[in-house]
Amino acid sequence: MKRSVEEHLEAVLGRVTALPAFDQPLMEALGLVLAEDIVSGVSLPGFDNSAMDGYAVRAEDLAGASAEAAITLPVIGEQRAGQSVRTIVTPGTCMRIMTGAPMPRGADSVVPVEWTDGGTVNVRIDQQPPLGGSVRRFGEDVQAGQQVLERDTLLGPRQIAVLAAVGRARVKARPRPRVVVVSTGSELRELGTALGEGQIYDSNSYTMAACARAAGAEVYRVGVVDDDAKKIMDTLNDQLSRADLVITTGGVSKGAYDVVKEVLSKTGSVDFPEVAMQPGKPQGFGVLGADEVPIFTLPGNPVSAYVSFEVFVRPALRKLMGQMPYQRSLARGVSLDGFNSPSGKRQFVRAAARSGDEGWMASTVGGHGSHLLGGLSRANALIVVPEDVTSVRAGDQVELLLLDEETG
Ligand SMILES: Nc1nc2c(c(=O)[nH]1)N[C@H]1C(S)=C(S)[C@@H](COP(=O)(O)OP(=O)(O)OC[C@H]3O[C@@H](n4cnc5c(N)ncnc54)[C@H](O)[C@@H]3O)O[C@H]1N2
Ligand code: MOO
Repeated sequence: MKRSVEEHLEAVLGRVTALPAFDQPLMEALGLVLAEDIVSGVSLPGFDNSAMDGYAVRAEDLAGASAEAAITLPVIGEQRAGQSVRTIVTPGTCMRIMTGAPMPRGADSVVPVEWTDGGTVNVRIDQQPPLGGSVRRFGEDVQAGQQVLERDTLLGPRQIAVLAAVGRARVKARPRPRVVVVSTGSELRELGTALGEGQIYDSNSYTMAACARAAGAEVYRVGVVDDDAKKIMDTLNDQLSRADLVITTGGVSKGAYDVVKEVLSKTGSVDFPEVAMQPGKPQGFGVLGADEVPIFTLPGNPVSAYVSFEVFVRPALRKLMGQMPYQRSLARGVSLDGFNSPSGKRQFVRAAARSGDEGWMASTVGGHGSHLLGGLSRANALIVVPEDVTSVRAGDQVELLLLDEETG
């Protein structure tokens, strides 16, 4: 009896827990999930300051000022950003002021330089500012003691901005999972080397490494290990100390040299179910070592490995990082092509999808074969065909997994 996709995902997520959070330098926290509420220790702005380059004035001194009836005031000094306030603006005077400079005492408004002749000794002003005009008030944005970010917030550039503005050099966040990627298969060669007969380049370790990094992980791509039980176990044991999660590809179906399944079955902590999906039927998942590091042993066919990553590994990585939701939500769309689908299996069909006035439209790309990476590279979506649907006609409504969309 095969497992359903949901049953396998549930088994996976049931064994994965969020990584413990720790203090991180602010820039390291970009893309991570905050593990503390952030209460600002300061007010923003921290002092009344000018929003414009111009003149700090008392608005009442400029009552009635206009182009026809300009008012001239003596300029008693200059206030720059970063300077402490020394001079007091007394009635009937003004000070030059720059954007961000603290408001001098006595002044209540700022006249932008464009309303003036720009004078430095005396200035001619031809417009009356509203009281408080162009002044940014102490605490109008954030007040000391106010919560600016909630725990479990994903830290993007805008959140980094407010953290920096309130002076947080470090924040508590869940770290990037360290993911070790291993390809198994005696036919595999590393890029940059010559291929002998029957040999192919190891693309899976690059695909998996790219997928994991794109999902936010820190990746160690170990590369190729032969179909040799001892070499595979030694490599995995060596790598466990630096892994929060391990991905292998290959060696999990029914071949005479499907060694990954053979050696890891013996540990008793990794299961090898068949999942009712295509591609991606042969799956392996469990934990290894004293620290119970989660391990995915994905099928070797390149498209099967990719789809398995999307469906099972990415949600697990998101759970490790504390990122909700774990799964991408499905979009509704129209299939522009017809095709058949196996009964009793959920099929993930490579497609090029675009959104227009009538919503998402998807054309299939390449064939169904699990070795067809050329087609995969032109796809940006997977059409998800339910287990009980055996044919999709052009024009049918379908569900789409949009592969380049942000989750959340
Ligand atoms: N008799 C059966 N044969 C197969 C079955 C089955 O049920 N009965 N299942 C098929 C399905 S479905 C899949 S998926 C594959 C899974 O195979 P393995 O996980 O054992 O992977 P391998 O046999 O090692 O390789 C499969 C295929 O993929 C190529 N490959 C492997 N690793 C890489 C890599 N790192 N980069 C590029 N290409 C890779 C490999 O050369 C093979 O062509 O089994 C089917 N067979
Ligand atoms: O799962 Mo295999 O993934 O159908 O090619």
